[in-house]
Amino acid sequence: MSEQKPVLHLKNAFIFQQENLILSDISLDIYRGDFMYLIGKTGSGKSSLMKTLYGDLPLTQGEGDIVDFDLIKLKEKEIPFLRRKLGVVFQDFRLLNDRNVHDNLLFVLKATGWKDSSKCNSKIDEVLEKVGMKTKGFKMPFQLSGGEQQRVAIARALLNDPELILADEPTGNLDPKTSLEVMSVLEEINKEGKTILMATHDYALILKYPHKTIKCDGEKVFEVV
Ligand SMILES: Nc1ncnc2c1ncn2[C@@H]1O[C@H](COP(=O)(O)OP(=O)(O)OP(=O)(O)O)[C@@H](O)[C@H]1O
Repeated sequence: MSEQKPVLHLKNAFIFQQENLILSDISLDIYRGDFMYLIGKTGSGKSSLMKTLYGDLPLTQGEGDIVDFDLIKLKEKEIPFLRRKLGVVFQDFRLLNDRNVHDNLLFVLKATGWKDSSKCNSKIDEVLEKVGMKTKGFKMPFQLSGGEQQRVAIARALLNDPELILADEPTGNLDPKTSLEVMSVLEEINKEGKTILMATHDYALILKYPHKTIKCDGEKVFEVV
């Protein structure tokens, strides 16, 4: 047994979309430095679980602790503070198309309380460097390939040094080669110590980069080997 406190702890948690039960009696622990996959067919509840973890769906039954927030007691006004300790990456990148890469990242820093411009600029350089995009800060999102946009979205997720990265099908819109490139970025970030939970359909990635894997199936979540 590890004596370390998990970054994410669910115990006997039940997940609903409105009144519909989606996942029942989930127990799950993720520890600092883990890389875990979440798999399951379309409609099995992966996104519902992810949404519960970043405060988009309320947890109403069971226990849920994530980066020191109690999901059962989570109040609307605490959600931005929860999100600051998480890095969330989506399938569809969600960059702001009216501003360049640098300003996309600056927007997040300003919105999360950063004031000093030189600190902002060096943080932006640091995260863009991590994802191999340091020279692309001046580009508009629509001038980038899907893989490049996802790298920027990963850089954005790293800005506030999150305790846990939740990636919901981050390679879902990318071709196989680009998926592997984006995955290698996530691998690097994990090797540097970041904790990652990644929902995916992509078995080729799982075979190439094996990690502990949990599966949503028939309202249950269980570990697969
Ligand atoms: N906003 C919503 N309101 C009601 N039901 C929803 C809502 N979003 C999802 N559901 C239902 O919850 C179930 C789980 O959906 P969810 O999106 O979590 O699955 P998923 O495993 O992420 O699927 P996919 O791989 O297609 O993204 C589905 O039956 C879906 O119809």
